[in-house]
Amino acid sequence: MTAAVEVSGLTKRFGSTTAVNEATFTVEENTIHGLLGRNGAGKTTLMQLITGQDFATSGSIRIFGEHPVENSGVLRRVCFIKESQKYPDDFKPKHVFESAPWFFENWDAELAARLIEDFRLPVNRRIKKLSRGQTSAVGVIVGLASRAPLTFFDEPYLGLDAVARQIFYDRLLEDYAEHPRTIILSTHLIDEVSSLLEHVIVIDDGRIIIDQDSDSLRGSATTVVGTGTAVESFIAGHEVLHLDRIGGLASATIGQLTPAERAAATTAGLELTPVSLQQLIVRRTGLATELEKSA
Ligand SMILES: Nc1ncnc2c1ncn2[C@@H]1O[C@H](COP(=O)(O)OP(=O)(O)OP(=O)(O)O)[C@@H](O)[C@H]1O
Repeated sequence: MTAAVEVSGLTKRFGSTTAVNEATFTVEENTIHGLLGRNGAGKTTLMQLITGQDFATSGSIRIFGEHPVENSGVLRRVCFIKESQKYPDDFKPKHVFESAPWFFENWDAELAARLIEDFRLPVNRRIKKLSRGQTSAVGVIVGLASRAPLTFFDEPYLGLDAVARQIFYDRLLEDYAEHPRTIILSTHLIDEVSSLLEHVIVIDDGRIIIDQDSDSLRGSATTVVGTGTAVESFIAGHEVLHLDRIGGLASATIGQLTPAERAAATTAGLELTPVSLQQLIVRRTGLATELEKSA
């Protein structure tokens, strides 16, 4: 099977800033990937490079096995939805949806019509006059109804309210189940989307620090809570991602535990709780930053 995206040693420098630093990863076809990371980590730059909108300083990119830059055959299969999308001044949403089939051969007008209703989008109002959430809805509708084999959503829902975001997640999953394709979603709302994501790529300061399927990532850390002495003796020798002490109590987020270690923790009177994807990523990216500082 050809991978949807293959990136190797990809680097992008802007003057003295290295926005993407030797990134290497593969995105298998027909998966939903989360591209996560802190502000300025390099997510947008990475997506711009992959979609051929910017040139890499070094490294290689293949989309469906081909080089994307100025390759219309490949780029026709790609849809990139970004928050800062610019439209011509007098454009209304209906103009966007009318022209979409020229760019996307799988465009589904019925799905677009349903989403317009779901999002209560005024299609005859100029995009310039739309609210922030309504403008985001235009992009989300294009991204879903395009049914492009490779779809990128870069923070697609800034301004969408909680109801509209839930509609986006529900429609995305429904449509993906019927029309599998490869979706790469960049977001800061990690817990909100975590149930959608099959695979997670975390970028920190331009480097890929996690590239793992979501289930194994979720199982890769646990929080241990108990008395300070019991926690400290239990975590000795473990990878400690985070440690908090409050009075005589302590809470530690540590790496994966074996069943025997879990049993020992319970015997020692410690409470074990799973770590959410968001907590885990906050801990790991925080840790990467700390390590960098101390290097
Ligand atoms: N055109 C540019 N010129 C100079 N520096 C840039 C340029 N584009 C991005 N950068 C820098 O590259 C780094 C990565 O930026 P990027 O926009 O890719 O981050 P991001 O992960 O998408 O951030 P956010 O979550 O805040 O949107 C940042 O330090 C940014 O300031």
